[in-house]
Amino acid sequence: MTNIIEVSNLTKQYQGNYAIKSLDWRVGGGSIVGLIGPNGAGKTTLLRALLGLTHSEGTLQVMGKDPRTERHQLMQDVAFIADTAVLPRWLRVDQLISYVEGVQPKFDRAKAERFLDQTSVGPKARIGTLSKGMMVQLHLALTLAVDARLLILDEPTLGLDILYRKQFFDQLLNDYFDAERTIVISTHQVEEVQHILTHFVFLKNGEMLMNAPMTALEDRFVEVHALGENAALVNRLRYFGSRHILGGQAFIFDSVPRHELEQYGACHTPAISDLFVAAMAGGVR
Ligand SMILES: Nc1ncnc2c1ncn2[C@@H]1O[C@H](COP(=O)(O)OP(=O)(O)OP(=O)(O)O)[C@@H](O)[C@H]1O
Repeated sequence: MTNIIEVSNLTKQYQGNYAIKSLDWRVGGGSIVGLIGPNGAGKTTLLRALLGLTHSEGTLQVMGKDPRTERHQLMQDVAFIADTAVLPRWLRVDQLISYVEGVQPKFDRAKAERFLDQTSVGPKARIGTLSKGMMVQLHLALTLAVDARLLILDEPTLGLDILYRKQFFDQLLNDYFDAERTIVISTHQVEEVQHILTHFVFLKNGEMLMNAPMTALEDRFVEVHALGENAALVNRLRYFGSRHILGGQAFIFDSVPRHELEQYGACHTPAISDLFVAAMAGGVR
């Protein structure tokens, strides 16, 4: 599998503070990577660096090109969601579609219209009269209709209701994604996106705490629900994270065989959100 993104020692500072710090990262073609981190973790900065929208230091290759010097060529093969506030409010939806069709050779008008048919955004509506969520729906429909090898989405479903969020992720997986494409998606809504991801990255304070395939959740981590006195016993072991549950504590272990833990309580594969919280709290103790 060829790498679509190759980053090494990538660093970005704002006024002496690190927004991203010495990142090493590879993304193989045909993957859907979730970039997950708390506010201020550096997600947007990293995505902007990949798009050549911000100055950064270190080695950076996106589809074999350096976005800082070859942005124009790179953008032929990349689609991304910028801030929806950039949509021209005075145009009608159909006029905007015609405009995008004129400037973006890889734009498929019929596809955009099909995506929009599933929303309440009408073709004759003036963009300025759309609600915030409808504006995002329009923006997503335009972006998904671009035949790009790399799709970069920064919090794409912010401001959308849960019904549309689910629909969007389904469309992304079923109508957009194929083995020729790669998607990098930053989000806070970990649970909603996890079923479409092939890989996840946890980012905190500009550093990568974890970068793993989704299969690692099942292969590497085990969560044991220790009730009553068992909780005290498990507390003495070397675990990755813990949280209180009714009548006891849930502990997440990294690379400990499940059969060694079953004596303490029921064992499960942890939810990615619980693993994320444990990683943010510092991981192994
Ligand atoms: N233009 C800027 N000038 C100064 N500091 C900035 C600028 N942009 C980002 N930062 C800082 O860089 C760090 C990373 O910000 P970034 O926006 O990349 O985080 P994020 O993970 O996308 O956060 P959020 O989830 O809140 O959008 C933060 O400390 C932020 O204050």
